[in-house]
Amino acid sequence: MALAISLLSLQPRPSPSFFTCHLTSPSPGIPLSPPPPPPPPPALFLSQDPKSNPISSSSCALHCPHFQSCSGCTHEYNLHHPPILDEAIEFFRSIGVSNFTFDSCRLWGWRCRAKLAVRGSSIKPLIGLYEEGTHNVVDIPECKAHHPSINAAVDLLKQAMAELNIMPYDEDKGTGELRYVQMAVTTYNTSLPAAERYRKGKVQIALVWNSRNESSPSFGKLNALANYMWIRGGPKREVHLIHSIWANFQTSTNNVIFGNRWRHLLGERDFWEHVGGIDVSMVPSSFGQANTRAFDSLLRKLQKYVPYGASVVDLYAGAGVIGLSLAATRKCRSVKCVEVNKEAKLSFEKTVSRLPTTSDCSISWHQADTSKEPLPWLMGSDVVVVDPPRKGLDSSLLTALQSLSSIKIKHNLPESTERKVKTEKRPWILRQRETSTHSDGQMAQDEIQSLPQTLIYISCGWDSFKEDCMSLLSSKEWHLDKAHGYNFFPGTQSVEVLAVFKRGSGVNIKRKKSGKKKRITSGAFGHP
Ligand SMILES: C[S@@+](CC[C@H](N)C(=O)[O-])C[C@H]1O[C@@H](n2cnc3c(N)ncnc32)[C@H](O)[C@@H]1O
Repeated sequence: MALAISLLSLQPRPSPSFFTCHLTSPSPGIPLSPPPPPPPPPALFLSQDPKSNPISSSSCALHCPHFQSCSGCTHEYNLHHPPILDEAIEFFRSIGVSNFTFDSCRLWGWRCRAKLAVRGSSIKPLIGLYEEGTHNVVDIPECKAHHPSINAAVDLLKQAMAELNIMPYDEDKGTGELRYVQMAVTTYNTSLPAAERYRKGKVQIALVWNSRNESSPSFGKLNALANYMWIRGGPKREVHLIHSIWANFQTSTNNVIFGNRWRHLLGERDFWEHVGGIDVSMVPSSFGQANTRAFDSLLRKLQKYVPYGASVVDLYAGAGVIGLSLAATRKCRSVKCVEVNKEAKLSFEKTVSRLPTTSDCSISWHQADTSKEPLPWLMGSDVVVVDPPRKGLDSSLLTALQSLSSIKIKHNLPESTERKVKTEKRPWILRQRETSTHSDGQMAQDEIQSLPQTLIYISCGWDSFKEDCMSLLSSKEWHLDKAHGYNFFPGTQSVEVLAVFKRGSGVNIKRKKSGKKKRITSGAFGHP
């Protein structure tokens, strides 16, 4: 997500409404949705040579009325081929990865999670993103990036605000009632035929209310707002648009969107999506990927790089979706998820509750800062998965990854590592292998002495990825084996990267590869 949206952490807003290149049509039943964009081009999955793609730029254009004013999208044409893609192809080629693939994913209506500022007046609310470099909110009712259910829910919210005289927040004065709204779409409804699930997605609405808590005088108005929307978009309507409504209370004058206090108001409390082969629970307070379908594609590719029975550590794990998807699909021996935001734990726990019970995997979630003493997290794992924020890896983690061999040679844990492993308080361990000696805060000795042989890096920040990648390669500790790109944010100058590094400089492997047709990097997943 390449856009500087002032001080606020609203996501950038790539493009249009709702059809992918897969020729789905708009839901006839969803009220208030924008008119359909021009017919989309045929399915487009570039998997061989991204440069040779034959789709014309006009057929993959944004066609969004907000493009000039909204800061969300930076590119109007060639949504299937972000300009940065050429640079990515060249970068990977220059470091020896010639079979880089790119999945252009769904080009319109892909955004299933949006945080929108609410400004203006009750009669004419503006609900959208900041204009670049300002705090002026641009109303984007026909955003082509949004899942159409989001646009429909925004429309309903505006009606409710006008009817009930709900005042939008005024940043200068600190007055008003509704500050932001987060809309998240679930496309997981097993009572619908699979082909209809995406377009009939339902919206979890989180209203960020300018008061301290439920006992504030304006709470009655908040309830009225929620009820208004529920009556018109809830389960009793022909088109069930709204999944649930939450309140978040925030009075701070800074630019942080959410306060710490949440309250579930209406609808189902649990919100499920299905990605990477598992049911995933998401609470409104934790990180969730905006592009559900693209994330699913990435996860399915990622799974192929993790051997059955591997021991995995998932760093920057959020609610552990990646780690848990691997636990279920790769029958991992153990999966440790490490995440700094404690809010993600609840979603993690719920997701675990729906994992297949056949899985015999030790699964744990740890609230921890990866930048502080990262080494203990790496030790004992065959595969390290990192999915950092846009700024890339914390330097301490990068250093630890660059110097694994020196630790291996010592065959001893550094004192601080040993201490940390032994004193960690109550990691959240869910399941244990019967044979494991692994218990709260202690790792089995065999795990302690093993070191990762595969590093899977998922990046949403191209510039930081390039730097981290070069640092890893220059250490000769890792070589890059495979790289894939995903169009997570069509219309922006961004590419999501899935990069697979293997231990060692890769020189010998490459030499052997050129001699034989196919070679499996032997021992790649074994312990050193
Ligand atoms: C790009 S998100 C990935 C989340 C998760 N892998 C997913 O796909 O749902 C990055 C995550 O890293 C977490 N994070 C950021 N800095 C961290 C740190 N120093 N230590 C641990 N987690 C961190 C954030 O809270 C966020 O959940």
